[in-house]
Amino acid sequence: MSAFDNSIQGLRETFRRDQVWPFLAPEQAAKIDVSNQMILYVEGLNLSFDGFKALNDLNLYVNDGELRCLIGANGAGKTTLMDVITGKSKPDAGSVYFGQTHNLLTKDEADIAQLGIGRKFQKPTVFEEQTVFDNLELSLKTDKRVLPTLFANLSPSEIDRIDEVLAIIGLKQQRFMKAGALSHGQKQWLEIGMLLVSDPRLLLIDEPVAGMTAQETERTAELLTSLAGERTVIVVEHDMEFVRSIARTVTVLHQGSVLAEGTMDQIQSNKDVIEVYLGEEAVEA
Ligand SMILES: Nc1ncnc2c1ncn2[C@@H]1O[C@H](COP(=O)(O)OP(=O)(O)OP(=O)(O)O)[C@@H](O)[C@H]1O
Repeated sequence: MSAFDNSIQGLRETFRRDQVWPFLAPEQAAKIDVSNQMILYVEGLNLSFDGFKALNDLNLYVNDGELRCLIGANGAGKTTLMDVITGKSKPDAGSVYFGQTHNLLTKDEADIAQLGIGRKFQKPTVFEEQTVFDNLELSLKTDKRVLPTLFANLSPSEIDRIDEVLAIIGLKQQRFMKAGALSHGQKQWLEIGMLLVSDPRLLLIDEPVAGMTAQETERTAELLTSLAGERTVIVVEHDMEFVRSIARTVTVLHQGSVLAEGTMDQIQSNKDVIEVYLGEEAVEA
């Protein structure tokens, strides 16, 4: 073969239509080793702010596919714990593993998100001027595991994924509506959908039903319950009725440590929990 033929062959090889450049190829979803049925291991976590122990030798284990509720009085350390899991804060001591092999304390926020941990803050932060569909599309395109082609058209599989998510969050009919026109509850569901497009393994959700109507709260309970199983969901919530409606296991934090863990019935009859958190409310219930 001549040098010319060689270079033509080389060019053909280079521009083959099925060629996928490594830097454009979607990154493989990270392998999370849950062979022990556990997805999150938090051990001996300590974090002090100016000598004040926000996390105090905290241990927490969450099973793969679980829907776990985290409760505790203001200042108990719930947000700080979420901050550590998602890489926003680094603890003074302790360890946090995602599956058996991923040490989250060695990773930054972007790496942790890419591993499949999604976080939803209390207030919805959707793009109000964009449609529901566009909000989901934008999330999909800022997911580093998907082709980084912000200006390219969506592929059929990406459109399918968005349709799937629209069905899960119950906003199929609102797909072309501006997000700003949605109700508060619908905005919260859209934001959950924005996490779901990148198919996370663990979702951390902060006070999802604050400010929702009774009907929206009920729908949110159904949504979160349906998300567990395939994914693991940790919900921080103060609304005890809501917690009772969704939780199988409840963890109570107090002064940066786990005070109690169990079913809602066990928690509501636990003397320590009644004393420091539930108070009169539980006794009356
Ligand atoms: N960056 C910080 N600097 C100083 N103190 C902090 C900081 N972050 C949290 N704290 C303190 O740590 C404690 C735990 O706070 P955290 O926000 O984790 O509690 P929480 O359980 O999430 O409470 P809430 O239900 O009110 O959100 C609080 O006393 C808080 O004031």
